Amino acid sequence: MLPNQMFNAVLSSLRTFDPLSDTLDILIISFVFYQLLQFARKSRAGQLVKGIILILVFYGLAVMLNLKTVTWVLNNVITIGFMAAVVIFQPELRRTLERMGQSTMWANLLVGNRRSDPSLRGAWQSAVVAICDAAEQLSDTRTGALMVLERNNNLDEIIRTGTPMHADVIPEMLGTIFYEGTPLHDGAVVIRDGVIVAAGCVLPLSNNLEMGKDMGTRHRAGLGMSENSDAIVVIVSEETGIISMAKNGVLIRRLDRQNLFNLLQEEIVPPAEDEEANISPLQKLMRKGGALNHGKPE
Ligand SMILES: Nc1ncnc2c1ncn2[C@@H]1O[C@H](COP(=O)(O)OP(=O)(O)OP(=O)(O)O)[C@@H](O)[C@H]1O
Repeated sequence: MLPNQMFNAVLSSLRTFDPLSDTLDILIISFVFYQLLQFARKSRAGQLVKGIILILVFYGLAVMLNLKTVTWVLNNVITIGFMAAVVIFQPELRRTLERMGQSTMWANLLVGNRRSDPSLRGAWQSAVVAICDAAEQLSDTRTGALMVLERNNNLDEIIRTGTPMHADVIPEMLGTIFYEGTPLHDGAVVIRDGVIVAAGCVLPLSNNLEMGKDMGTRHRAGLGMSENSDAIVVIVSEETGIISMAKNGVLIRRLDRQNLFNLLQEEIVPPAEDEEANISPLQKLMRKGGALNHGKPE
């Protein structure tokens, strides 16, 4: 296509631009692409995406240069490759779809992000201090522990596998729960809005083959939980006393109290009162619409 033809094509699409439907069209496609990129970044698909882009570039070149056999081969590679990718990435795709189906994701879009709710700041601040104190003490005494800190994804399914409770997060409470011999020491504690809501919970195990042999099922469960939700998981190893944190399927190991505190402060504690940070994208859009309407002459 010649430059002036391209220019004319752009100009004619701009002339037929419908502000409402075309803006919605662009927003939906941007959202889908953003989700796909996030999926590629967080999963093993990162390298695959680079490969796909390379094949598409070759394909484009082959079409432009009218290379019939290369185009035919690449056509088949793309079709078979698409089916192979669906099979290879079936666990990741299933998890992504499951997460999309979780009601909290849509609730966040409509009513705002619980993670940045300033009314929970105080509760989470003291909970984080207690979690760090407890992790240090449990590490010193080589007591295994698994603590799941709920964020936006609702963990009711996980909570149902354990014993429901309603207890303040204090080091003594966590120390008692994980003390070997107590009925609740097996499994994970779930902390929601800075409160312990369940103990003895069963978490999904990670299939990650790259996990070190020195890590037992406790770490596999913690990592699995972080792969299946946006929760933050704090793990204390019974064998070595090492404190770790799992987030988005990544395990950060050998944390001391201060490192853990800094990470949790950043990940869990909502920012100080800031109305803008707490409103949903839809609410922001509606506010903008309202502001525009106010600006219009009657
Ligand atoms: N699916 C799971 N969900 C929740 N907790 C689990 C799960 N699987 C194992 N655990 C916890 O892990 C404990 C056993 O883990 P395991 O003996 O493999 O770890 P370990 O040898 O203590 O090593 P480490 O603590 O270093 O991972 C169990 O007692 C239980 O508390």
